[in-house]
Amino acid sequence: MESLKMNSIPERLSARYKGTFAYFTIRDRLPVTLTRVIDGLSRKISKLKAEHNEDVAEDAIGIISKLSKLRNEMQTNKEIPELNDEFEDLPIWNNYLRNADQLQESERPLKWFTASWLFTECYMYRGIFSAIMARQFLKSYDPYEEQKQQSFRPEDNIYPSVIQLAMNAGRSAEKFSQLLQFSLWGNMFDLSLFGNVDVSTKLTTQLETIKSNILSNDDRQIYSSLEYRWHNVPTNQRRIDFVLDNIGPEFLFDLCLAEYLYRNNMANQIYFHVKSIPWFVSDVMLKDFFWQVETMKVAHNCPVISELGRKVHQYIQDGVWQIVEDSFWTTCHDYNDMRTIAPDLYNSLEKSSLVILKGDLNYRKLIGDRNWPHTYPFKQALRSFRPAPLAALRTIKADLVVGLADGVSDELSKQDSNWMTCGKYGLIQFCDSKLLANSEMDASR
Ligand SMILES: O=P(O)(O)OC[C@@]1(O)O[C@H](CO)[C@@H](O)[C@@H]1O
Ligand SMILES: [Mn+2]
Repeated sequence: MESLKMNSIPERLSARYKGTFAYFTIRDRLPVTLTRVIDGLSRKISKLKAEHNEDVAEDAIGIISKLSKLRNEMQTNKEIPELNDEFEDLPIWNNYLRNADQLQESERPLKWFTASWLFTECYMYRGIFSAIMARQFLKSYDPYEEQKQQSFRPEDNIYPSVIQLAMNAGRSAEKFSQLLQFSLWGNMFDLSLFGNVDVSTKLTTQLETIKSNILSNDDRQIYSSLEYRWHNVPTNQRRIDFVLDNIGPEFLFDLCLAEYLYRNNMANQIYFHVKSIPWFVSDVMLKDFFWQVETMKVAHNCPVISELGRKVHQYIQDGVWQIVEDSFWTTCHDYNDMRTIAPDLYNSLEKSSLVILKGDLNYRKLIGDRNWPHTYPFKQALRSFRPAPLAALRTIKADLVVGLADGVSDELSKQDSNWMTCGKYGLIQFCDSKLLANSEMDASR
């Protein structure tokens, strides 16, 4: 990985480079995602026809036709067309398609195997939504809802010990770090990873065994930043924001981290940012947030899950925990663009003591989905996105990363060429400084 000349910005990942995860995603993974959505609709048609719901079945047939066209255009590297629907973010998408500046896209017109991966992958999910929302009867259909709801099983006994930790532990760097780690690994949480453990000691032992897979761990800096605010900032100014990722185990462990912070007065207000449309299959929408909390509340065979569900419900009712939607999170823009594309959102985040961004796609957008040297400093890769202290909790699932110590990336590449896409490694990275001084910010453009 060559070092970066001062102020030069590396280009964005793209499927134009064979052998990259972007290429594999556009060639293989996204067509499979489209096919799964089409198959789900085909099963729906059979059911609708059996129920003599011909009109609704017609809607599903219409969506299938559009998605089949989308899949064919992707697989034959066609020019990506402007969108045509009534959703609020339409101008943002079509402006991007018409005017993507040279810094974002290196050639025009935008095509599936040459445009930036961030744009093409986000466009596919937005294109699926566009085909659905255009219909009369199925406009609110969420093609991933069944999968999302199957990912949360209250009976999985991994949850009680983490919830008890969240509901009982006092303010301590160690307990905070454990809850950060559960929130991190929830991003690639695999129950087979922890098996059917039923005691917290074994669980925290498990955390210890995989802690070395956290390749960059700023947990102590994050805790110190919160401690500083605890001693120096009035209680009513301790807002913490979660930019959520996936429903299921990840979301539950995010709620555990939030409960720990709130109960220990390290936050007096918590904001949860959810997606406005069905996104990257498992991302949490407002309806999914309520579904999982309601499901937790009635998990009577697991009292602690039910207790946490009732607490979260009450916090939302009292307004001390808020769920916010903004369509910026489901555009193709990276976070360096937020100040210009969604200034109100940026201004809101500026009021936060800590913005916790979960998962791989959020990380990609934080660093512009660019091919930075792996040792490039995290805070520099953020460029002008610094509304507040930021923490990224990400299991590495795409072939880009920053902020690693010298030699780490080379060593891991020797061990396993797929180390960046296997989901085994994670990052807890932190940037405390708010907005750069103008001069520095200009330099980072
Ligand atoms: O954001 P998440 O849920 O952690 O992961 C999003 C993801 O599944 O989609 C992209 C590849 O298709 C990658 O960013 C990553 O693998
Ligand atoms: Mn996701």
